[in-house]
Amino acid sequence: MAQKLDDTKLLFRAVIMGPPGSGKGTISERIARGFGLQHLSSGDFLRENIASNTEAGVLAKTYIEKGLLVPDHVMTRLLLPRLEEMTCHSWLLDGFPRTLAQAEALNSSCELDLVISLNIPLETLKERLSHRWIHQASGRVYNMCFNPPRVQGVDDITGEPLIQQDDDKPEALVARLRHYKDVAKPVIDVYKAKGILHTFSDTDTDRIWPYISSLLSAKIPTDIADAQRASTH
Ligand SMILES: Nc1ncnc2c1ncn2[C@H]1C[C@H](O)[C@@H](COP(=O)(O)OP(=O)(O)OP(=O)(O)O)O1
Ligand SMILES: Nc1nc2c(ncn2[C@@H]2O[C@H](COP(=O)(O)OP(=O)(O)O)[C@@H](O)[C@H]2O)c(=O)[nH]1
Repeated sequence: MAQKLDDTKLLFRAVIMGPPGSGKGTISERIARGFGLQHLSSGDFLRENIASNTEAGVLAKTYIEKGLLVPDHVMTRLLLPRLEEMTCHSWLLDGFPRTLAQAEALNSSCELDLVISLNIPLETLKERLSHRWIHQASGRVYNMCFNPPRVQGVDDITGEPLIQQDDDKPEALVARLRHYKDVAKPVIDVYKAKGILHTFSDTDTDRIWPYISSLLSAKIPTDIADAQRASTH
């Protein structure tokens, strides 16, 4: 159940998991908009730290440039203080935890209410990522079929060019997915054992979304959603 902070404030904490291309970012945005949860993306947070040259950002960059995961102790040192600042907010974490060590660290700092796991067929992931274009500085994501930019090849907000990441190419994707499965399995098992895991399988985000939306409507008391929406607008 949602954690009670004081007599008036209830908080809701959720995690979204899934392989690259499964729609975590897309669904997180809809949840943030629809339910007022603060969307915290580990990838966006790393990019912000890299852009502002923080000590952790400089260190993280050396791993990301090689296509590696950032070590657990660097991730937890970055993310957990950020979560501790959010004591009055309901949030949705996207991209963290990725490993069992990260899940254990998160577990010792807060209690989660819900974990959403996206289980999307490999062929769908390959197809989506081959059409994924991003605005590198902000991490804004487009898909040339599903949510194309207003002007082909440029970011809607800044007008800067979009790029396609090397590791979104099909050859790199198979290895990434294998790695995701190996690392995520024990994390998923932990949340399953806690009884907070909800798995969604389909080829289309628009078909999954109504189920996620009704789950959240049932789990998030209306007063939390209203209060969070009011504080984020
Ligand atoms: N929890 C984490 N642990 C370790 N490294 C991380 C974590 N989150 C992000 N990173 C690193 C490795 C990623 O390649 C990089 C960018 O993350 P992210 O934006 O989530 O993109 P991604 O390409 O790995 O995944 P996705 O396609 O699922 O969004 O940052
Ligand atoms: N064709 C199609 N593309 C989708 C769908 N859902 C998300 N996408 C796109 O697929 C890509 C991966 O989605 P994203 O939310 O970035 O997934 P993440 O890597 O898990 O965060 C992006 O380009 C999205 O715009 C869908 O249902 N159909």
